[in-house]
Amino acid sequence: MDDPGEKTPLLQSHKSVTADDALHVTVTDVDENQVGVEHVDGRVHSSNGGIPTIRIERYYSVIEKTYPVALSWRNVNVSVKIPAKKSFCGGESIPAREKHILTDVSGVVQPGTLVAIMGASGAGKSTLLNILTNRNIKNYIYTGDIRINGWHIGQCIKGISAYVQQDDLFIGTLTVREQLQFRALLRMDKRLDRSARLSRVEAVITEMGLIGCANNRIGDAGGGKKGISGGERKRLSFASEALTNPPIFFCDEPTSGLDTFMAQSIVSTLQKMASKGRVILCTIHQPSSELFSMFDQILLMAEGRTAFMGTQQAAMEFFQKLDYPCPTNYNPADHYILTLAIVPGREEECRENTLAICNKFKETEECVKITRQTQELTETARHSNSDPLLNDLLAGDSRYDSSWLVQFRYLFWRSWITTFRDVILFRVRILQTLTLAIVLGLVYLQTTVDQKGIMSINGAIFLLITNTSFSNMFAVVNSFPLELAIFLREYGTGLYRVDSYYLTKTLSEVPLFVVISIIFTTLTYWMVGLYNSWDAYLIAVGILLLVANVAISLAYLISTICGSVTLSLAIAPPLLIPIMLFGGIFVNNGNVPVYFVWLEYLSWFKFANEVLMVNQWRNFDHIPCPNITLPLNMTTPPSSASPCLFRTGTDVLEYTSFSEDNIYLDIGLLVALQVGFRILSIIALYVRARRSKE
Ligand SMILES: Nc1ncnc2c1ncn2[C@@H]1O[C@H](COP(=O)(O)OP(=O)(O)OP(=O)(O)O)[C@@H](O)[C@H]1O
Repeated sequence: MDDPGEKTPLLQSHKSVTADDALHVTVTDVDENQVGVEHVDGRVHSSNGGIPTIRIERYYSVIEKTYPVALSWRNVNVSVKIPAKKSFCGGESIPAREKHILTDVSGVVQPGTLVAIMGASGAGKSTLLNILTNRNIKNYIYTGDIRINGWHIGQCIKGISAYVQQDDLFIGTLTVREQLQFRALLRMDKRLDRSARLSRVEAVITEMGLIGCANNRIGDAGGGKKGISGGERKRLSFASEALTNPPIFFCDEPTSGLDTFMAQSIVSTLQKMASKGRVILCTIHQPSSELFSMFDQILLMAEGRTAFMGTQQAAMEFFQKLDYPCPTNYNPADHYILTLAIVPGREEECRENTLAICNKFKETEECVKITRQTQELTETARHSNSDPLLNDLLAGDSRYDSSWLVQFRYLFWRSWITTFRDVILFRVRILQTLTLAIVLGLVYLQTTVDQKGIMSINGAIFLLITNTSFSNMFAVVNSFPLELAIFLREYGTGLYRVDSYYLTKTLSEVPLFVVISIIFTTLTYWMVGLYNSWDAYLIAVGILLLVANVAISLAYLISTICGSVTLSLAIAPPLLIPIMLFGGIFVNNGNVPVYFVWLEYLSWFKFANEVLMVNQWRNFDHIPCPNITLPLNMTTPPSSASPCLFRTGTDVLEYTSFSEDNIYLDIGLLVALQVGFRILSIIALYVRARRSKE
């Protein structure tokens, strides 16, 4: 065992379980290149003298050796079209133009190399990373030749590389272990069975230094319990990608926002990964001298060009020769960035200097080496018919696609946890429902069915519909757009399909919205004193469940189209108000202007209101009228003096233009609206997902 930390990762965790015991384990020799799990018998000598035999799973290093690949790019040019800007208030109009972002950028990275991409802000680092990873490129016009081992593989680079982005997106309610298990079960090589995948997760946890927080929630757990730290989040991002053992890693600012110690631990993990044959490219801002020295090569960019690419020693000599020597005790990284920066006020001069440095680099041995190595790789590829190991890697991409059922199973598990583990949100929603129901119930408490009470009862029915619609709609609008970003990233990495995600998300939420709707309807219904019959009550519950579902479906549609909470919150109310307006309480359905009749067909408020009103009033054969004291000479009151507008429930329905004949149509339209909004929202999700992949 040359590296005990790497070869026996789980022993420590077993030890902590049996703190009082001595642990004796027999370990056989392991081939580091193999992937898999080996079971080794070990013995725990318990303090009471018994010798229980345990089985210890023995893991191979997760930082496995990988098939070595060399990445090369030649003459990469990128530009974007900037649309014309019309002037307002007499200013100057700017015509449409093409902006050059990268100019003739070339480079090569051999297997086992950790490269830092550096440059001032706007130098083109992220654009280069996007082009190399073939991601987020839909706005670019680009040319250039990007190859793996001399082969042009185009989009397939996504299948053999990992892109660890600057912002780590995780479902905060999961623990670190659960997050990795979820990815392992969906993303890892199909040929590995469940136990091998879970074992691999344990190995990754240990090797990425996540053992201390493996069972902690990623996000804040409430009650003052903080989520994992920034460094742990970053390591979790690497761990999530390391599960599939890709030979190329692209990292966008992996150390930003971390303290020196955390940043060093991240880069040393990257060093370790590179030492096993990987190509690792990181954009990095202001590394400390120690951090900077950990990189094998640096790629300096300025004004969209390559200012230097090579070893640190060669960089020192290059800048020295150009009369830009790095002062003693000065951080070389800072020196290079400052030398290549465009200083405000001296833009022209700085641009000239930078261009001169970039041109000088073309004459160096380093630049010649890049061209030579790129040509050699291309030549080798040209002379061989194919690259069997690269083919295997690329073929492996399809192996990672798990079946629809597997996706459904684990997505459902995750959605379920997400919905029910957020105890605070869960409690708040229940409390909110109880409070609203009680307030509403107290306002309309046991309303008497008489001429005055009719208006109150109708109002209470409409408020039942309004509250059910608003509360369910805004619960989704406030949360779904936040999860959308995670969905888009995971979908982009091929973790699962749109339909499996949407279905599991919808199904896992059903119990919560059903419970909340039932609590609200039950309390309000009986407190207000609506029609006293179990049948009528059950119909009310059923209709309000339908209303909740329609509102949720529309909320999914709005959230998916808008993509952010802010925009969704801005769009939802103006959409909801007209739909509510035609619900039959603010405008009598007999008086809707012709040009707005179509809006009635979108108003679930109207359909639900009609059913609930019929449910309430159809069985009232007699509504009491107030006693009228007649003058002595009169035996019956004149019709104009009668304060008795409604003598039966049917009168109420007629007055509000609702009819019992329509209730099946209303229920059908409620179902149709729900299905329609669901179909539209899944189409919107498909479109968004496909666009984000371009
Ligand atoms: N889609 C785009 N449309 C217009 N300009 C763009 C686009 N993408 C990048 N640019 C411009 O190209 C230049 C390089 O951008 P890039 O994001 O690659 O720089 P960077 O070196 O990564 O900067 P930073 O370190 O600040 O992230 C910048 O001036 C940027 O404004």
